[in-house]
Amino acid sequence: MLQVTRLNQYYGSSHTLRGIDLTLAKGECLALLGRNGVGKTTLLKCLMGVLPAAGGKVAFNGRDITRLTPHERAALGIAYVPQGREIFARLTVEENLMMGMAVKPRAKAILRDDVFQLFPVLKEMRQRRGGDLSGGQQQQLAIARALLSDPQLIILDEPTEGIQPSIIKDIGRVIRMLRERGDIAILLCEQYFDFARELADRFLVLSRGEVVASGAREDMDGDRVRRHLAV
Ligand SMILES: Nc1ncnc2c1ncn2[C@@H]1O[C@H](COP(=O)(O)OP(=O)(O)OP(=O)(O)O)[C@@H](O)[C@H]1O
Repeated sequence: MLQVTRLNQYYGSSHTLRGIDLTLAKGECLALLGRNGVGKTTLLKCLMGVLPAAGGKVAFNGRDITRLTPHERAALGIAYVPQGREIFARLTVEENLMMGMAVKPRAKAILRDDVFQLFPVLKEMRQRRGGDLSGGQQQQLAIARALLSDPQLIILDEPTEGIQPSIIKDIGRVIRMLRERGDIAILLCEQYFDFARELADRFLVLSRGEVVASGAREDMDGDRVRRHLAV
């Protein structure tokens, strides 16, 4: 579904992504791991088109999307939940969710009910303003909004960051359910190793803009991986 080939990116003279290769198949969850500042968010932004790639190729369902805008990528079925969530603080929960539906207006009611089932708290709070929600509730809202675009690929940037344990469990449950559904690919960028290990089919570790380790979930515990994650 997603194929990234020799992706390169720079901030000024700093070479942030160095020839990244990755693939992700339908129904698969890939964990993207690595210490702070190794280039994880930059990679996700390049995949969504928020940042242009300086070199290399991003293909989605066999189509070269390297030069497409974020909006065009969203219309093709890629959803992105950025770090820090970026929900609309002044809009209600319901209005925030409608923004997700704007990508595929025909998806509508069924999807919305699905999402309320996944995140019952959002149904309870649908008239509240996004800015009045707790961090964990905002994270749930951001994921729900992304799901309402009916994506084939969902990209999650550190969904557990700064979130209390009970909500982390809820978010994990939703990601597991999406994975078990088998019709969506999940790219999960995480610092919280145990959370990623529980959910991912495969992993990939970045260090200084390069892929330094990758493999199946069973290999995640090895020293080879831990060495690149320890602070
Ligand atoms: N807009 C920017 N301009 C210049 N340098 C940047 C910019 N954004 C990030 N960087 C630098 O690029 C490198 C990679 O940053 P990036 O945010 O992709 O890392 P990360 O692995 O996602 O880290 P974190 O987990 O802290 O978000 C870091 O050294 C960072 O300081």
